Amino acid sequence: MMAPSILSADFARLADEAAAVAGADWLHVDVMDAHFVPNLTIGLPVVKSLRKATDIPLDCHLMIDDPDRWATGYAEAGAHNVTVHVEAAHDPVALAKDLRAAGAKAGLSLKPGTPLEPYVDVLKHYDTLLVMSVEPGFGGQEFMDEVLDKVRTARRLVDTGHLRLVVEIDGGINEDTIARAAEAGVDCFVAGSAVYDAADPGAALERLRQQAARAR
Ligand SMILES: O=C(CO)[C@H](O)[C@H](O)COP(=O)(O)O
Repeated sequence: MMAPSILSADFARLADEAAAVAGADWLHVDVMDAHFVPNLTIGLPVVKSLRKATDIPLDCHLMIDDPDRWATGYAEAGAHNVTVHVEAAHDPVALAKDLRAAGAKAGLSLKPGTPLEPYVDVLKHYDTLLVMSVEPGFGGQEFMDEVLDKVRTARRLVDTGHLRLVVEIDGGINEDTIARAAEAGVDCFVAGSAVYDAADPGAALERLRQQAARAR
């Protein structure tokens, strides 16, 4: 699965930028609050408008403090998938239940330095695990290979039936790195600059998809 990140798109032309990646499985929407991460992007009003502007399922990645308070609003706004950070959530199990009750899939994200093992029981309540392969906050950063061990662990837990979730990776995914992530067991690839900095974002997305498929 491919989830182009609109963080690298032209925010003044979001409907057109979504149309340019019409073959995407999910459209990844980075919500940043300038507290949990040192950057400020978009919030609920833009997600509501985007929902009307595209049929691609919205994959909202909340890089915000206090997601327990804000996340269900994104589900109610029509996001397909709402991902919160385990480092920010106060009660991630209750939050997953709230997100599902509000009609969304629940996603849990781990920063590069956050281990997976302490959260295996929590992840039983989630539909997606988003492994960050850069420090969250900005597009265009270098891929951190060291997170691939975490991906391999997640893949093993899914393949042995201990977890039932989509393994997603975010940060530094491009034509040099996607094969390594695919080999480690990623199901869904977020790519921002590698898609939207290309002359033809739709073609770039499909090239990445093919590279991932060849590597699996
Ligand atoms: O969550 C993010 C940053 O925090 C972005 O989704 C991610 O960095 C995508 O950008 P790129 O593919 O250019 O690394």
